[in-house]
Amino acid sequence: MEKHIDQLTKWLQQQVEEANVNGLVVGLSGGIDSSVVGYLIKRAMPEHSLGVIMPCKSGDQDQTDAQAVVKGVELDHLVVDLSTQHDSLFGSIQQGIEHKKEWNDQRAQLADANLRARLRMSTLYTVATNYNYLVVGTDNAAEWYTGYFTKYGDGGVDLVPLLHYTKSEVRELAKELGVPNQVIEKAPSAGLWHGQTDEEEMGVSYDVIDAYLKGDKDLDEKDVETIEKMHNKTSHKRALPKSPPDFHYFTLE
Ligand SMILES: Nc1ncnc2c1ncn2[C@@H]1O[C@H](COP(=O)(O)OP(=O)(O)OC[C@H]2O[C@@H]([n+]3cccc(C(=O)O)c3)[C@H](O)[C@@H]2O)[C@@H](O)[C@H]1O
Ligand SMILES: Nc1ncnc2c1ncn2[C@@H]1O[C@H](COP(=O)(O)OP(=O)(O)OP(=O)(O)O)[C@@H](O)[C@H]1O
Ligand SMILES: [Mg+2]
Repeated sequence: MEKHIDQLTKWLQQQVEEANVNGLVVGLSGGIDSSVVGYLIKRAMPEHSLGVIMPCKSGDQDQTDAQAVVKGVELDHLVVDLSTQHDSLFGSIQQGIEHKKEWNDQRAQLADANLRARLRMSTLYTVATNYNYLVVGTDNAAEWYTGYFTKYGDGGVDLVPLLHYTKSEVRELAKELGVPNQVIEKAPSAGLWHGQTDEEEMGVSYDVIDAYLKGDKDLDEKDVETIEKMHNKTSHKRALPKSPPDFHYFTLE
């Protein structure tokens, strides 16, 4: 893993140079993916790297873990609490829709969760503009393939260094980098609602997704179906927005 850490560090430095910016910023959740990215950006840009901790009605443990990361790697950091802003914005949106009697209770939890991810994205870009930094994403190969991220939320970033690493490889990177054990050992969670875990929501474990990505042919048929269904349903998240053909020259039948 030392080679991968070296290469990732060089690659991040190259991106900063090519983009002609001053440094790199990441949102730190206290989870393993963002912690690994935090350690990597500190290596790449020791004097110009920043972690932003953004609680949004989050559990205390997440902040404790994120603080352990910034302390462990001596990463410059900010804390921006989004709880009040989320309550206020979500409340106004809900009120507007309820007024039209079109509020969908069954979709509310997902809408609430995705707004948290998009408020974090807006915060990171505001910070990035201030410092002239790039926003570094944390998606790994399993999340990217299954589309397990919020479009233009945690998926709205400039760089995705962990794109080719499975969740178990991210764990190896974390150990090599010295990420605190409490972070490595906890269950992956988007933390978007109380008690949420990635594996429970997806209905398939990261070990199985990793095995699928590595080409394992002996997987349970149902798991393969779940993974492929998620992949197909989320192809739009991995592409640019669709545009029509140029109707100056084309006509639809
Ligand atoms: N075919 C299509 N072509 C173009 N656009 C399409 C589309 N189908 C939906 N869409 C659009 O995409 C939207 C749905 O996508 P999106 O808004 O992303 O929402 P969605 O995929 O429904 O939800 C995000 C999922 O990612 C999970 N997540 C989020 C954030 C962080 C993490 C984590 O691991 O930490 C996990 C979250 O728990 C949830 O399961 C629709 O509202 C629609 O606007
Ligand atoms: N409370 C938070 N503060 C700052 N950033 C956050 C917070 N919650 C989520 N994020 C951002 O959203 C990203 C997506 O979350 P995700 O849960 O996939 O990653 P993780 O928490 O780092 O790792 P894990 O998947 O193991 O929980 C995080 O990596 C982080 O950049
Ligand atoms: Mg998480």
